[in-house]
Amino acid sequence: MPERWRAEYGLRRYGFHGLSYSWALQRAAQALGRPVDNLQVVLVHLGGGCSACAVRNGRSVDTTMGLTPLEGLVMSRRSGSLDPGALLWLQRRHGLSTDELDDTLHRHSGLLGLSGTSGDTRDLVRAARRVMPRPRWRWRRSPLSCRRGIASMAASLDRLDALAFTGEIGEDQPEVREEICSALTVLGVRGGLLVPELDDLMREGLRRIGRAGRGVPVFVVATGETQQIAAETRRVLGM
Ligand SMILES: Nc1ncnc2c1ncn2[C@@H]1O[C@H](COP(=O)(O)OP(=O)(O)O)[C@@H](O)[C@H]1O
Ligand SMILES: CC(=O)OP(=O)(O)O
Ligand SMILES: [Mg+2]
Repeated sequence: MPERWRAEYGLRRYGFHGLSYSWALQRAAQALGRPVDNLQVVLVHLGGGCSACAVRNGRSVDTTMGLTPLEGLVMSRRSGSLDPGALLWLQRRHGLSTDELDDTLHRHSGLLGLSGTSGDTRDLVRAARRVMPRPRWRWRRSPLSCRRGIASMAASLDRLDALAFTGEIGEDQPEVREEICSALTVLGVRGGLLVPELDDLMREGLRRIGRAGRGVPVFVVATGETQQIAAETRRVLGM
């Protein structure tokens, strides 16, 4: 973008899910037994909104969401990234209004748009199981977009010390985690992940799901946005 857009309109990559990432980073560092200021990790928040974030030495250095939470990974009902030229073409060639684009990209796209039936991974995994013994992903573009996001975040790092999933899908949809990790060997990430009981994860807050000695350590972190707000509030109040 030209400088004028940044200066006059204040356009910037804002990024989202920071509370979730702060929480997940601390938990992953504890699990690895290493200080955050010497860690290079990719964190992935998969919920209704989905994003990935590269953390270098305790600081976020890149993230997939942009000025708005519409950019990046395929989400439940949000499209994620698409060719900006397609939007211009839809407006010019088919006369779509700003409101129509806004509504469609925020509420009728993503997994819902791809599947045509549901934006909820639980429905889609169940439906895929019914069709074939091994889940068939009509909506394969969602884990694919997540792999692309993780790989593009890794490009901002020198090495990948760990990969951590959080958010409701990250926590409780093992089929999605497996689909992502089993095809990320290019980053040294391996599939064959363990599937912890949700009760154990919630009680302990974090579980290592990558098998020992098999590639980059992979974790699941119980989503901690509310705990992070509480921790930061206590810090501000000096409690
Ligand atoms: N046990 C579960 N409970 C709720 N949502 C789940 C569960 N397992 C998977 N999901 C997925 O997580 C999505 C909601 O994620 P969540 O983090 O609650 O949303 P948001 O990011 O909007 O706060 C649902 O759309 C569904 O696809
Ligand atoms: C920013 C964002 O997408 O939030 P949520 O995951 O809660 O939808
Ligand atoms: Mg959320």
